Amino acid sequence: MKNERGLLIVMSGPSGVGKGTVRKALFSQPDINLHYSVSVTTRKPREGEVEGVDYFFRTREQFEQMIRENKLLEWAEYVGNYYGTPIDYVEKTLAEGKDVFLEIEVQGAMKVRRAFPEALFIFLAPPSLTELEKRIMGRGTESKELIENRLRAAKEELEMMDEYDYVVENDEVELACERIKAIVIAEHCRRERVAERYKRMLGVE
Ligand SMILES: Nc1nc2c(ncn2[C@@H]2O[C@H](COP(=O)(O)OP(=O)(O)O)[C@@H](O)[C@H]2O)c(=O)[nH]1
Ligand SMILES: Nc1ncnc2c1ncn2[C@@H]1O[C@H](COP(=O)(O)OP(=O)(O)O)[C@@H](O)[C@H]1O
Repeated sequence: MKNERGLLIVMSGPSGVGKGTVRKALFSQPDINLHYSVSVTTRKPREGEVEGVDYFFRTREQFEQMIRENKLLEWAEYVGNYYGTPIDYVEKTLAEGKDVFLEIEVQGAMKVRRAFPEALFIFLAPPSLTELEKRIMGRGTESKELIENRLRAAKEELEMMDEYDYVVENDEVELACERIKAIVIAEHCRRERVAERYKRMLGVE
């Protein structure tokens, strides 16, 4: 029998590894059937970021109220700002049998694992630390101090990759997308237990 609920996919990785780039490339593909959960943050919007598309941008007071009202599946503080996953969207979309994709940092991912042990956890890794530094600086969206804080956080995050089901290297964006798609397809095959369905049809247990 097909699983009725959708699959929850969680992707993490250090700042600057290319999570946003890979996620956007993945979602721009026509055959993709994933639903992105837009997070809430107290971080200021970067140039070009759109409310409700990239994030829901909120004040600290508004965010703290969402925590109190249990509106977040998980939340974490990352380099001085709050980030959290609205619970309603995730619950509703999974209940409709659709796959949900979260792009969140590692502390939040570990909280999701406690709430949804059946979720699929993917860690996006850089080809090297030098390349990671190059990418984070090349993006040019943060001051020198913020870049240093993010690099420090990145090293801590890299230590968590063993906690994930899969580590995907982001050497080339297209390749990283293909790997993620392959993992999701394989996970569906595993969960749908096609072999068990055939055994039932054939009357063998
Ligand atoms: N725990 C948690 N982390 C989040 C959420 N949304 C985004 N993040 C993570 O917060 C970190 C900082 O995000 P952001 O400021 O957009 O910077 P960037 O990912 O380095 O471009 C990243 O690791 C995101 O994956 C969320 O809802 N919950
Ligand atoms: N595979 C890749 N090869 C080279 N540069 C990349 C690759 N993936 C992402 N980048 C670049 O690295 C920088 C950080 O990417 P971004 O998606 O903002 O990372 P994150 O969301 O993980 O912080 C951007 O300038 C992006 O264009």
